[in-house]
Amino acid sequence: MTGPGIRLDGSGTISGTALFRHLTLELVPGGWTCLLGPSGVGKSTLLRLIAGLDTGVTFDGTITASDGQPMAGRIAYMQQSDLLLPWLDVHGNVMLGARLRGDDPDRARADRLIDRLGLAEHAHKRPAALSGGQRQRVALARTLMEDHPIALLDEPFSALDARLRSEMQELSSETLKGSTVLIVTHDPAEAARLANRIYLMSPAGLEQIEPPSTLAIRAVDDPEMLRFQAELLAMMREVA
Ligand SMILES: Nc1ncnc2c1ncn2[C@@H]1O[C@H](COP(=O)(O)OP(=O)(O)OP(=O)(O)O)[C@@H](O)[C@H]1O
Repeated sequence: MTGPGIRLDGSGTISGTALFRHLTLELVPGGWTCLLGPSGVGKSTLLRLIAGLDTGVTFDGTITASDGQPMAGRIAYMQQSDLLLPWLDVHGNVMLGARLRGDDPDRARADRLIDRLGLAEHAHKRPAALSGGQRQRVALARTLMEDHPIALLDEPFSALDARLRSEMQELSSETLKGSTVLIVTHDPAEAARLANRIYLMSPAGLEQIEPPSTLAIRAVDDPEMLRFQAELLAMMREVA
């Protein structure tokens, strides 16, 4: 199953002041769209608008899925802070979505994910006993558990070291195959590896940037990808 294309078209104001003027963001159906830009420009706000969550922003516009179906109930959302429940262990947090919906959680899938995210030996620990990177991987596992056609990921790998980050990118790409993914990242190397489409957000709006021509997910030593990430960093420095 391929996730739908998603189109956000409109402008946003906070207390009467423009956060972003009219812009159009189009997510690749069944692919990865990366959103980069300076801190505070409004990236998380766009993600939360698509997720249908509170933002503090008055949005004037439309958000639509290409299949014409409502998005509610079809989105897995991972926000910047991990939002783990402190009284549940890793296992309980990973299965939280099903529990909240009153469904029977798929324990075997949770075990597989916990194992593949390198958390098996921590499965019975509570969040207070985990490092920042471990907590982020629990939040990632909880998001990947959802198996929805749309995934919105707000800096999902930011607390991970380089080795883990590259492995989690690969695992996420594999697990979310066919889903429509929007990822907010500050890392040009991450966008260069994962993106089917790239937007650079600045106070002037959204600029679409052509990703490398090689197929995502790109190898960590893909020469075109490596060249591209340097170019993207230069563009990010220019808009900051
Ligand atoms: N609930 C809110 N009420 C009022 N202002 C808000 C609210 N949420 C965010 N903002 C403001 O909106 C602007 C955009 O915030 P947002 O979190 O979308 O930025 P961002 O590009 O994701 O930043 P970062 O890269 O630092 O996470 C910021 O100036 C922020 O202070």
